[in-house]
Amino acid sequence: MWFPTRTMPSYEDILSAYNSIAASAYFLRTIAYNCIPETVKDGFFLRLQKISSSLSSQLTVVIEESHGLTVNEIFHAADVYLAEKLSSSTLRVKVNKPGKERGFQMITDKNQELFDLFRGVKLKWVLLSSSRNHRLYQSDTEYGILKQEFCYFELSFHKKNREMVISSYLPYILEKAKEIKERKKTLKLHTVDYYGSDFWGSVNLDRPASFETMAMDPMIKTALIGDLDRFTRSREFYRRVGRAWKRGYLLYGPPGTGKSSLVAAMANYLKFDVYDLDLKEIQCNSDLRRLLLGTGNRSIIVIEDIDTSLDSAEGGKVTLSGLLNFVDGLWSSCSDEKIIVFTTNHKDRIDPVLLRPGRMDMHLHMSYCTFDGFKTLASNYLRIQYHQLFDEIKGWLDKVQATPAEVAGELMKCEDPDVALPGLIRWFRDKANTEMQQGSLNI
Ligand SMILES: Nc1ncnc2c1ncn2[C@@H]1O[C@H](COP(=O)(O)OP(=O)(O)OP(=O)(O)O)[C@@H](O)[C@H]1O
Repeated sequence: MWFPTRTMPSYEDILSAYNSIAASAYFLRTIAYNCIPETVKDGFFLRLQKISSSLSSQLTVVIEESHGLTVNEIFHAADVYLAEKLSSSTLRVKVNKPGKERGFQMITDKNQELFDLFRGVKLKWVLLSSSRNHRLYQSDTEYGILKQEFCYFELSFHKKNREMVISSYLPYILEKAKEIKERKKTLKLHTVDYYGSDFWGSVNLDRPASFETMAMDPMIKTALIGDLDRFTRSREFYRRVGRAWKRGYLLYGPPGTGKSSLVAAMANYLKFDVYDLDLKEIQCNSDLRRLLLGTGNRSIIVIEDIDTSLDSAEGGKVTLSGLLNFVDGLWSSCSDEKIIVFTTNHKDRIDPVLLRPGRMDMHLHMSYCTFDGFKTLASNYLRIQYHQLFDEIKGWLDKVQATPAEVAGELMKCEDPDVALPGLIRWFRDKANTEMQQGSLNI
């Protein structure tokens, strides 16, 4: 189409026309605000808003930080979700370093527009804040004003997508935020400060073991991972059959075979916190109850050396029946997604009550180092899958009982396989000699 140059408005003309319309609208609005009597003002502006929103194709959803005293879950989920959406084109971001966390957190700053695309629909997010004044009464007539800031998100999109946003996009954000939090979660190890607060305190579980680094029977490892997967997926099942959503594992084997490491690997896999309970330090069953009730959901409670830490005589100390009654009873009914692990070096010394079918869901034997276990350790510590000395080491492992902790200790002495592996063979030879002298080994 052709326009005569004289009739086509220039960019500057359009801009100046827009500016004068906007200025006039603002001017008229201000005059209206000042001239309209208070009694009709609210109704007038409400109507004005209705007219302007009926002309607009956009819908804006306001998501406040909290609703009364309750936290607004979708606000916090959006905060987490949008932090992942910050792109290189975002002009302002906020950086946080929570005391106990390792890394920095990048979060959305106020007044920044962020765009998201969901099922082909464009959605615009802006974080805003506002303040409210609260009257703080000192007496009937005197009061002070407390100014309180609160944040909210404005989510804007085309009106026709309203249903989709409410029924699909917001639930998607809740789900995604949960996933992100799980991924970023720093695992915590909780222990009781028995000589101070007498309650749980926590430290970060830095570099916890993982199933990949565990030197253990591959079949046991696979069975355990499968069991954990089934457990975490079974919320509905436990609800339907009316059973507490908890699982119990008994880990047994000689010292240094990786029982504690396995607990850390389970926690790492599930992203559960660990609560380490030392029954020897607990004075009575009611203390035990208080501590168990203080553990969070999605956690693993470990009670190590169960054979030595329980007072079988009912002398006021923690008793096995006290422990089991509580674990199976009240505690079960008021907590969700908990794992309880008992460890022992001597399964034969455990009270048979604990071994009764249905009590501990899985009994896992942690054995001396096998050749498969050795290969895992060699891969972890020396980054090798094969070496010419492997066959000789296999022969020693068949003859001498060595724990994974002992083998790992030797491999850690040098990063060079040509030094570390002969060192391990010397260690086997020494151990075999000592055991032969003591009469416990016949070669
Ligand atoms: N099966 C294993 N796989 C990998 N590393 C292991 C294994 N067992 C032991 N280790 C190494 O040895 C160290 C000590 O092992 P760990 O404390 O887990 O053994 P434990 O069986 O719990 O011993 P204890 O019965 O004395 O508490 C671990 O930090 C880990 O480095």
